[in-house]
Amino acid sequence: MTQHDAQLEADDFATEAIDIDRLAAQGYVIVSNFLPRSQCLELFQYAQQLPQQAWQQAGIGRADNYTTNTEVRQDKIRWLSAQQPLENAYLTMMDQLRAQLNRELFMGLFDYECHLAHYPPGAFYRKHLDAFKGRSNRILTTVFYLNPEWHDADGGQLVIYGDEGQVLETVLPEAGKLVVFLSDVFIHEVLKGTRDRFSITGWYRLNASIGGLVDPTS
Ligand SMILES: O=C(O)CCC(=O)C(=O)O
Ligand SMILES: [Fe+2]
Repeated sequence: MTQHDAQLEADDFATEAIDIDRLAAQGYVIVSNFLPRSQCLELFQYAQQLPQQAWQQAGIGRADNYTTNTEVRQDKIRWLSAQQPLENAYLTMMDQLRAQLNRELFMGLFDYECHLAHYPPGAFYRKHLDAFKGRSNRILTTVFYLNPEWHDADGGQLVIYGDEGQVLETVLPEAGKLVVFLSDVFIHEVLKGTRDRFSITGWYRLNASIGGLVDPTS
């Protein structure tokens, strides 16, 4: 075993469980080491090597209101699918978290959708809510970061605001970190960054399928 492998193994033990009580009390929670280092690295390398055509320009709004407005967001996304083994591993794990949230918080979360996001240097995502009260089936947002190294000077922080516009959290997008928050409560934004920034953003949803039509996703 090389020293590098030993380091990876050692780091692999340092994962943290999500603090469900804190999530219930404050509406959001940040976990520093949600996944083992080796798994983060695998996802990071996978995202980095995806060809251009594997990504699409991210849009805003849903269904009829769907537009790609690069004044608002400039990231590129790729929806995860169960067909791809690495993507499926992430989906499976987030489904286990869904079951835990339902068990412990009685949230009645029905499913989970998520996409990889790539913010090239200079990209941002202006202040927004991920869901509007009573109008969306997105209940909980999860953001998981993949870059192994990230510093303040790199920008690209996630800023989460309180109901009076005050800054609640400024989050460095570092590998292993998971942020979970109520989708229709917390206004947030991604500041302009100077480096390629990779993450997986997802939403736990209630069942909003009507007449056999599955709710379209943005
Ligand atoms: O990447 C982040 O830090 C947040 C992304 C986000 O707000 C979104 O995709 O809705
Ligand atoms: Fe968002």
